[in-house]
Amino acid sequence: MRQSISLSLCSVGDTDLTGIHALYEKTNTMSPFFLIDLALVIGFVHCDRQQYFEDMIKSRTDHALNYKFQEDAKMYEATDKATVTDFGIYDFIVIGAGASGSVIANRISEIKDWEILLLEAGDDPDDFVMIPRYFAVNVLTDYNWGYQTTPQKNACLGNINQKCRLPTGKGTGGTTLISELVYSRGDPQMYDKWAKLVKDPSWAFKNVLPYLKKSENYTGNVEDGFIDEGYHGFDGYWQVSNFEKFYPLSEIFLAGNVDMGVKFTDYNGKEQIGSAILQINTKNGRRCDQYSAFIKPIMNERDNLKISKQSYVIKIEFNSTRYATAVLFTKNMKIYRARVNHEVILSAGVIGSPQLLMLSGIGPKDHLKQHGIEVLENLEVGSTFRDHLMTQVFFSSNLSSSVNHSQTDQIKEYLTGHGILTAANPIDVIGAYNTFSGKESQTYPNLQLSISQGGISEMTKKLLNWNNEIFQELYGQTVKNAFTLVALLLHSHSTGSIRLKSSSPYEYPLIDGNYLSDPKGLDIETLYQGIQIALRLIKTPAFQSINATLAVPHIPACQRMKYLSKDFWYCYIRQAVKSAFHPVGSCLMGATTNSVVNSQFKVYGVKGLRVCDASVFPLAPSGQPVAICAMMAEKLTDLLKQKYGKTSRNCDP
Ligand SMILES: Cc1cc2nc3c(=O)[nH]c(=O)nc-3n(C[C@H](O)[C@H](O)[C@H](O)COP(=O)(O)OP(=O)(O)OC[C@H]3O[C@@H](n4cnc5c(N)ncnc54)[C@H](O)[C@@H]3O)c2cc1C
Repeated sequence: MRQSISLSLCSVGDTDLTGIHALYEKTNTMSPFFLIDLALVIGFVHCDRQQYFEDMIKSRTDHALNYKFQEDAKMYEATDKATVTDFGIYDFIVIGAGASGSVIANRISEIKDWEILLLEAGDDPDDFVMIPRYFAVNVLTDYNWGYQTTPQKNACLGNINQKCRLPTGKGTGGTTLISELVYSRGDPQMYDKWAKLVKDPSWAFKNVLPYLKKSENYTGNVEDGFIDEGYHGFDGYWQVSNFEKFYPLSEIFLAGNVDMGVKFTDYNGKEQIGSAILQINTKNGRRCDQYSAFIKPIMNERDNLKISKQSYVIKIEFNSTRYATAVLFTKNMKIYRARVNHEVILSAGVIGSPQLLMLSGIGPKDHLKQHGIEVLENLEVGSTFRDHLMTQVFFSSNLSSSVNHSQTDQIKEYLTGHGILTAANPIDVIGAYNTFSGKESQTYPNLQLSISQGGISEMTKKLLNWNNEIFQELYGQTVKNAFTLVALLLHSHSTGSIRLKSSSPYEYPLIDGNYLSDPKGLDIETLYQGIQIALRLIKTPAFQSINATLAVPHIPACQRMKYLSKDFWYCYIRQAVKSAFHPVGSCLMGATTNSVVNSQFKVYGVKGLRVCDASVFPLAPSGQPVAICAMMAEKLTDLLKQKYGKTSRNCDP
């Protein structure tokens, strides 16, 4: 017994009182040995935490380099397809415990007389996932579904088979388990545009601001002047903070922007355009993902919330009046049916949600018929996929890396909640710019620029799917004190699609980003403008003080073009561009013929089914998606509480 307890606690090496509580629950007894064991275990864990983390980091990074991405969902396939076991009846069933679903499950389970079922295909995060700095290693694990796009014609040309990776999180917390933790909501005008697109003023900025604030618990020092106080929340579940330390490169980035006449701003405040200190979702130096923020604190406290993990949903069922009545899912190789009283809420993400709708008979009718799926409702599901794209440009400098010190020291600091491991990117600054040449508003950014230290590793090559040739050309060179400027296209105009590969729920769908394909070429031009801003930035006195120098060679794929000409950069972008991993819009919210849900998240043509996740965004946002997902979840749950006559902390003005 003693050995098994020690081992189980060792597995929560970053232990806290929840771990101790779990241990007691596990033993379920206050035996004479319990306290002795507990003392031994606490001592053991305390002494060995350093070693535990060192071993874990080594084994995970080794594993990541040899990791083989999953290519389908056959691991979930039931062995006996004829038998369906009843899983009970619930008031609401939430599908997917990601950035949106976790918040929804938390908020609706506040109503004690509602029974809630939350279904999630993955597992809870472990200690390694909690280390912000290793987010890229997490991508190379089974916390990622492993999706990639179909071969692209205009982008990702330097990738193996011209396929872009599209990492998507699997587990309680969803993609926030592998994200970079940037907290960014998008600017006020974006929401006003959203309200116009969906013909519903409740989406205007002044009306969604209370929901953005409701989730947030900003814990940075307000006195620092980094934020516009009135735009932030201070008592939500979800921690927002700033990285604790400025590295010289951060200072240079901010100073360079000042040199260019770009002012300092709070990009989650009144004005987004400007340079800023990043706001990140960490708590005591640990990842503050949607599981840690919204599920863990309530998990053992709400009897009315049942969370079923490793539960892969394969279909939503409807009765003859087109009402969603049940959800079919597999768990431990068996098929279950969970029935629903009120509503099913689909939050399986930009790829999972359209796939499930189509498998359930809701989608483009010809496409469904082609796969022999009975059509329940003909809707443009999966037809309006959008994404953010990014291009990296490398520079050398004479600023020696002050970020790297020994891993042992990094872990020591991490265990006290400090140091480089507590941020995904410790060069914690960002800029938002407007490169529109026309008369569009100057307060509406179309581009972000971020900076990071160092070059590219074998791990990044694997993560991004680069082919050997481009990897060797671009990154095989030795660059002195390398740093990277990354241009991120916000409002992409290219529209891609998600289509079923077959009628089997165990096949991954076909994802065609159709990147850089917009007929007017606005997307590639914006990325080109982003590179021009980066090149201007390194000419500023701030960057010249570290002798910043472009380190992009004349790559063979672009040899025909004059080096550094506009044609060269266009060619470079098509080779080296990648998804910024912010896909949205595959189940569009709106009131047009290609809309899938209305402004209250209801799927057109059926009853008792809503979709609430990044798939419903009616536009590619001017911020990162998670904060927007949390806001939508807060808005939806208020709406449900009102509809069903429950009291809520109504945020409507
Ligand atoms: C590497 C990376 C870095 C990122 N960095 C940032 C960042 O810094 N800031 C930011 O705001 N955004 C970031 N993002 C994007 C962001 O994480 C996603 O946009 C966001 O999580 C989407 O939320 P969602 O609710 O739509 O879906 P998700 O968070 O993806 O959740 C969907 C959930 O549904 C589950 N699911 C899917 N299908 C099924 C099924 N059939 N049955 C049961 N469960 C299912 C999934 O396992 C998952 O848990 C990043 C993404 C990546 C990949």
